[in-house]
Amino acid sequence: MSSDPHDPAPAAETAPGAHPTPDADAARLIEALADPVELTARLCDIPSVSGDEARLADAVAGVLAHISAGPGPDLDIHRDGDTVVAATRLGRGERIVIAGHLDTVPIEDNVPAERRTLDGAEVIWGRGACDMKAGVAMQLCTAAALRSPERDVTWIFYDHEEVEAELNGLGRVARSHPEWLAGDFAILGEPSNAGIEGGCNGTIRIEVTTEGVRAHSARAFTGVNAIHRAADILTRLAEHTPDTVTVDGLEYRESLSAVGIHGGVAGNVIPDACTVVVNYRFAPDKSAADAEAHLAAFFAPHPIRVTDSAEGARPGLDQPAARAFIDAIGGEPQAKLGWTDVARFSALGIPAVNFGPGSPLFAHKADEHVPCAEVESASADLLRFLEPARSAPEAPAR
Ligand SMILES: N[C@@H](CCC[C@H](NC(=O)CCC(=O)O)C(=O)O)C(=O)O
Repeated sequence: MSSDPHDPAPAAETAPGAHPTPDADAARLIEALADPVELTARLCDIPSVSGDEARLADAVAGVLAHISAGPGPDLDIHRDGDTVVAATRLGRGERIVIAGHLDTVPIEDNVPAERRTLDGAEVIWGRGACDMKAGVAMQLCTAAALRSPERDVTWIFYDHEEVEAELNGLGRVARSHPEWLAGDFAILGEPSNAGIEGGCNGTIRIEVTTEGVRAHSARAFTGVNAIHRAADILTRLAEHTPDTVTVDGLEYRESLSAVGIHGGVAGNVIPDACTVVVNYRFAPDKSAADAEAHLAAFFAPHPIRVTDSAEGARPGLDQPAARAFIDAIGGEPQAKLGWTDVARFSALGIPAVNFGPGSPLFAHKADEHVPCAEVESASADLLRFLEPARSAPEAPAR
């Protein structure tokens, strides 16, 4: 295999209908290591909905082995499930951890990726484009371009970020190999318009349940309809205006939404139970326990049951490591409204920020896309931060 990202091995041919081998996937990615935009599209073309990341993790592990064998620093590469970690061992005084998740929310007829022009700007359109295959492309292209970084770097690519907190690959690694996450500062390549988003909102998912009495629907007056009772829950949600909370100078907009509802026994039975699934995104001035107490009061007297929760993170932008990154990248930091693993690093005592191409406003949407210019600028900025003496490889003409 060639050791130069600019002179990669040719991608292997795959028979129509057959699954490409890990080597063929890796070779297609290696071909694009000097072009983060093309690499974003190729990463999107390897589907990786949460729980199904193995094929992409295999390919990324192959790419990292290729990079390690090249002209840049050697990488210590480790794997735990579908999380791949690659670390330089240059003996520098500081270590930067740069992490991105491999999984996406479910596909909505938006894979394979397409190049489109939107309002005059070139974009990569497809599931995962902004959340966060463009961030993963930024990581891999920067890893390939590094020669002698000023700080040691740990690259992390992990599984199961978009689902219940207990499945999160980074959480698993924090339990099984905490030493892999060690560092002085962490950057999460989540979409942030190629600028910095500080901290993150917390998230809690609950079930709010109403009860009734089953009956024949031809004699509904003999029962109590639990679905009708749920109207009270839905009305409270529809009429609620969520708060915007300023934390350490950044504005965290909260959300309180029904994200599911189930109930019903049969087409001729009055239902005796109805469950509304509610997701509350709470500002990082609150703990998950505060959020639960808030919801219990909001929905009383209906009982609530917590099914999943993850604490938010305060921005922590006054920490020296974060300050140095903000100075290098420029721009005015914003608040991260989604939940990200910045919270996990903050809980581990490692200051962390979100920095990646793409607008979070398109994350999880059917029209998910990422502007090509942001993929290029974020990759160039990250390389400049890690190795000021180097500039990004010139983007190929498109
Ligand atoms: N355990 C959490 C995980 C949800 C993570 C997800 N994160 C993002 O979408 C980050 C992108 C962004 O907002 O910029 C989320 O916030 O839903 C859960 O299940 O809720």
